[in-house]
Amino acid sequence: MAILLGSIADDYTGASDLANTLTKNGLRTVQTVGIPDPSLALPDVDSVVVSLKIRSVPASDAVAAATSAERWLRQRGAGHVLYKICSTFDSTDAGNIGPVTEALSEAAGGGSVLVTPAFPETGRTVYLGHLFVGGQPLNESPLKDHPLNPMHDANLVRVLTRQSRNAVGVVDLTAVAAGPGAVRARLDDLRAAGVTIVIADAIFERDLETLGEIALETPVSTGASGLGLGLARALVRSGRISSAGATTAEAIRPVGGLSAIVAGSCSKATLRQLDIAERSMPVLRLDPERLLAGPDEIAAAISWAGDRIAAGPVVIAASAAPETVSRLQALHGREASGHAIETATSIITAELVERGVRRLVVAGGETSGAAVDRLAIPAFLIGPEIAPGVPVLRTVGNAQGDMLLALKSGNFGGENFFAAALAMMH
Ligand SMILES: Nc1ncnc2c1ncn2[C@@H]1O[C@H](COP(=O)(O)OP(=O)(O)O)[C@@H](O)[C@H]1O
Ligand SMILES: O=C(O)[C@@H](O)C(=O)COP(=O)(O)O
Repeated sequence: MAILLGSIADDYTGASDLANTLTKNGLRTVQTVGIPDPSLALPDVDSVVVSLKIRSVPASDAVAAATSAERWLRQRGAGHVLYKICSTFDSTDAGNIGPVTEALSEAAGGGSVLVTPAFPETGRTVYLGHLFVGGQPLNESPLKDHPLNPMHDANLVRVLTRQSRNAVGVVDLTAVAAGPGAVRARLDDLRAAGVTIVIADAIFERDLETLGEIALETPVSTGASGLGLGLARALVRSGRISSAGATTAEAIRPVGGLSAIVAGSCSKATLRQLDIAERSMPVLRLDPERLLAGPDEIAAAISWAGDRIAAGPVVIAASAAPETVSRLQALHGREASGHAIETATSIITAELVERGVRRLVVAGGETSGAAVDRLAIPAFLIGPEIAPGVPVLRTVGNAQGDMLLALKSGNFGGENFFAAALAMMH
């Protein structure tokens, strides 16, 4: 299997978001969980998205995992590697966007690296190096209250400079709107001045098409699904995709079994989706204090689900509003409480699968990563889109048999997302 595009995603929901975008734009794509075991039979595809859980780990661990994945992708023919980051630039001053971008670039021999989290379909735009989320500057958006990485600066040049060894520049919208020639010229000027890591403005998909074309001339880029769209469309335009395009029908053959939703995202969108789900499904709100105190809350949740799940989908959520999250973090620490809750929700998820759940929705990136790791799912085929950034996934090589999943980024999906997802999974 020789691939044209390799991607490394810094979390699993982000990987499925990117795989969805690549599929929708004509690339046959498979999502692997880490570097797959050589014995895993993968389908013949144009692109592979390797999912890693490296967004909120020490930078040195993120660099080691990403550079191994890069080597694996290059060995399979990838001429370009996209490092998929969050469209909200979810990171800290310690990384990991800067360190991983620099390491991947060095591994590929250096040169200019375009960086853009723009994803217009979900309201993420970049102008003069500043990120806007749904029309609000990043630091005024709900991301200012993210439980793990609260984002307090919309100026991505500053944000990336703080986490990089090298200087960071901008290709502004004037150059991007003028087309590939103008972007190329701007990158040449910056490179002559010693600047190779470059934040790129993008507001419309046509901007990302221009950036995708230029990125393909380089070995590495860093961005969200919008840059994936640009790369996929540029590859299709180049005539290098020999297949008739990507299809998603195979991925949603029915799997039967029971269905459940597990939520650990505390984003505004997920909190609203849980409120709406309460009108049509049993919803258990976990007590985070009790979750941290010991295994009783987990056992109680499994017993609660066991009494109800045969009758229809159940929802189990750790999610809480920012004030409640802050209180818990003040008592137990930010990382410790996040990690403990992820572990708890992943155990609950595995117990539900043990009891026959085969159709599963998980809300939250870190939450999804912990759950998929505990289930030891090796890879996914990409099914149809439920909402922008969220496809139905079908497991490949799963020990429990075929399952359908939706890994929802906390911020994505309309208010009826949970019912809409399950309506597409049979
Ligand atoms: N009630 C809570 N209090 C504190 N942290 C929580 C609570 N519920 C969930 N968390 C943690 O918040 C984090 C949410 O991150 P994530 O799952 O990536 O969601 P998102 O996709 O919205 O970023 C996880 O580490 C999760 O364990
Ligand atoms: O790019 C995006 O916004 C998503 O693909 C993504 O990475 C979201 O991360 P989580 O909200 O942590 O799931």
